[in-house]
Amino acid sequence: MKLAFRPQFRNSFATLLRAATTTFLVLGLFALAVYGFLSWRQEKEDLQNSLAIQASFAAASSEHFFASVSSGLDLLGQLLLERDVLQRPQDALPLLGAFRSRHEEIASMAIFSSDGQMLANSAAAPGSRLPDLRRHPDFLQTLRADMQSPAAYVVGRTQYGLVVRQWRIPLRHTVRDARNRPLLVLQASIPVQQKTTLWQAIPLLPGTSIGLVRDDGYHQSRWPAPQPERVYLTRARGPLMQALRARPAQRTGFFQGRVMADGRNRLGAYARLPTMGMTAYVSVPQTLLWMRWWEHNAPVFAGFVIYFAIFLGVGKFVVRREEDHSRTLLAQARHDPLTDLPNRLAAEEQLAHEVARARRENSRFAVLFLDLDRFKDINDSLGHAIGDSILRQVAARLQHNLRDEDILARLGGDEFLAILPAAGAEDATQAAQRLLAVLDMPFPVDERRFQLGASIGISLFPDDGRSAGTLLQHADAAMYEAKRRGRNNLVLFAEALGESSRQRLQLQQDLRRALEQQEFVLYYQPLVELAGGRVVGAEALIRWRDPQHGLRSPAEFIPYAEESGLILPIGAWVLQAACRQAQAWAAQGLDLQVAVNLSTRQFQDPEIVAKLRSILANSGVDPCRLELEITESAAMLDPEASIRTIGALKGLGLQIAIDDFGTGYSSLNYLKRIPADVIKIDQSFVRDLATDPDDAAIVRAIIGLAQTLGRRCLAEGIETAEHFQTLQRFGCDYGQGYWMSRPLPAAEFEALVLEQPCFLATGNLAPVS
Ligand SMILES: Nc1nc2c(ncn2[C@@H]2O[C@H](COP(=O)(O)O[C@H]3[C@@H](O)[C@H](n4cnc5c(=O)[nH]c(N)nc54)O[C@@H]3COP(=O)(O)O)[C@@H](O)[C@H]2O)c(=O)[nH]1
Repeated sequence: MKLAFRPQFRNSFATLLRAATTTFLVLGLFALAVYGFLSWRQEKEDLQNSLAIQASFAAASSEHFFASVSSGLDLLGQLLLERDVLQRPQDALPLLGAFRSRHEEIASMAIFSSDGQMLANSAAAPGSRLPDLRRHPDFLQTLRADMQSPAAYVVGRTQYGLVVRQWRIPLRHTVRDARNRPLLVLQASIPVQQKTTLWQAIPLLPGTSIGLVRDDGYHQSRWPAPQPERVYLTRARGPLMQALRARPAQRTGFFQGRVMADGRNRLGAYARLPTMGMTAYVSVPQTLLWMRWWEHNAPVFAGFVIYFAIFLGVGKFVVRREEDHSRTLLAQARHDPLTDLPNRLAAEEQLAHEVARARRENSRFAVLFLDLDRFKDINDSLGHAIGDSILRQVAARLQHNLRDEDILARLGGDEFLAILPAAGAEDATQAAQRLLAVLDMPFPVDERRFQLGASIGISLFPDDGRSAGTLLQHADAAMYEAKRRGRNNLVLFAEALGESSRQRLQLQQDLRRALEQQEFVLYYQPLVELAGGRVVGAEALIRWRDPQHGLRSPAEFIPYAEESGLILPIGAWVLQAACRQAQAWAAQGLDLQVAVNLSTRQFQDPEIVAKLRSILANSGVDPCRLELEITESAAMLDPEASIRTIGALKGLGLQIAIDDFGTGYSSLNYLKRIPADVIKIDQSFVRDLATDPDDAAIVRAIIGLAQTLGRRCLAEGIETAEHFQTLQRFGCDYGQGYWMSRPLPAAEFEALVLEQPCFLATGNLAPVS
């Protein structure tokens, strides 16, 4: 048989560990993110600093470069004038060539007349025609502007040189006459397409772009410049220009953004050359920043990942081991090692699971509560080894005769539970009959064979209950009914117990209402001193004034009150009412003791001593006027605990009587130690006192025992004068019974006591009052 056992598994340690790991992971990731952010900022700062240094260096080296190229132009101009190059331009060429040879960064040297005509160019082939740049208004405009400048030299806009046939910076020097009028212009053309021209000594990072930009937005130089037309003929409008315009007074600074020249996101720094109206800048692609950041931090991240992987691995390992361990413990806690079946705990869980499933699927199922007949006798008399062997065989037979989907469990002792999914009354009855048949067959153990049989109670979902607890309870109740009907029986809860259970539930509801509506009342039955025939006290006996059924006897409802737990509030009410009454009689001068029955549950209530202390205090009664009757069977349930509780109750000043004495199984050893004051002989021994010598002997023995132990003795159920006389003769101290009086309402009892009757059996065997 397959067992569909699926316990709800929750391991708090594993959950805690998982939560700790997750927290650690989250905190770790957070710390890593913070570290990443800070290290990124630091990396950017470092890179910007290095770019700033490079930009300042580029600015200084540019200034130095132009100054060095321009030095000597003044002298060259004077020499050219002396040679009258305006008239004989070809005489200029040797001087221009000599000057150029001293400056290898200069591609050509040219001379222009003050109206813009090119007179000579060192780069032009001898005899070739020189271009007439006067037709280029752009050229003329800049040339004229340069001639107006008072500076020793002017760096013009970078243009394409028609003679040198490359992009070049024109560095111009104007030669003037004595009245400062321009005579001619010397122009050195400096090519810009090589890094070495301006930035030779600057070590650059990969992807760097370095340049000089004029204040008017045109590039003077840029390296690299893959599309020079785009670089030199259009004004720059990118992040550098925005930064320069935003902070015009700032000599150095940074910029960041998309650069038009190559369309990349760049990070850069700049440094102005204020005297030249230019700015040197250096920029690198932003990806370089990422790369450098990653290069510097990859070991940290790798270390973190490895560390975390190890941590997670260890955590997972510990959690799994813990879960395995818990699962084993859980399985053991739900397993019956003797039969290898699920135990009660597992059965209850499975039943709850089955209820949930049936509700969800709107289906039905049956619960079979099975109890072996005669197993206890065999187990107790022949030993546990035989009992164990029989239980194992029972489990095997039951399993063998159930379907795969059925669930079988051992609840404990000789009780088993079967859950039959999807089974109705008929299926369940057939299955139960089959099980009864196989359990009726003898069980062989060693050389012997044992005949047992079983009783099965069946409850059905949803007809007999919609919760696991109710179904189990009802199957159990049906099983008891089956047992009551005799061996090898099965009973369906609905058939046998439905009505009585409904009545029981109704009674419990009515009792609750009775308590709320104060429908209970106390009757008092006199307790009589047998030697003198005087009333010395009363036993308080509860009655229920039921509006529907009239006065109801406690025998009808006390067992149900016990069963439902209502006996605790009902018992408390009885104690309060009896104490109030005892105090009222004492106040009237009536010297009476009131005895109250304490139910088993009340006696076992851990709060009983405290509750009584409070009731006594509230009523103001002298504790010695209250006697508690505790049945012998209740006292003997846990004798050691009873000795302690009775001792504590006596400590409050109360009197204690052992009720129904003779009907339980008192150990004389315990009886000796229980500090009771009175022993009440059960009325079953008194009833046939006159006719049954055995009962008479028992009564005598109990009276003798009480006297030996120094206890007083009270006989209940005195219905005749013979009873009275015999008990008097036996030396019994007190008596109670219909012959003296039935239980009476308080007022009638009081009237009786005030009459001061003397219950002594006379010659005609009637009580005398
Ligand atoms: N826990 C509590 N139990 C209580 C309380 N009140 C009563 N009871 C118990 O209910 C049982 C039935 O009680 P009741 O019907 O009141 O019967 C008592 C007497 O009326 C009856 N008795 C007394 N004399 C005679 C007699 O001569 N013949 C005869 N056939 N019956 C007689 O005996 C009952 C008292 O018994 P006991 O308590 O053992 O002294 C009964 O068990 C009560 O204990 C309550 O408040 N709480």
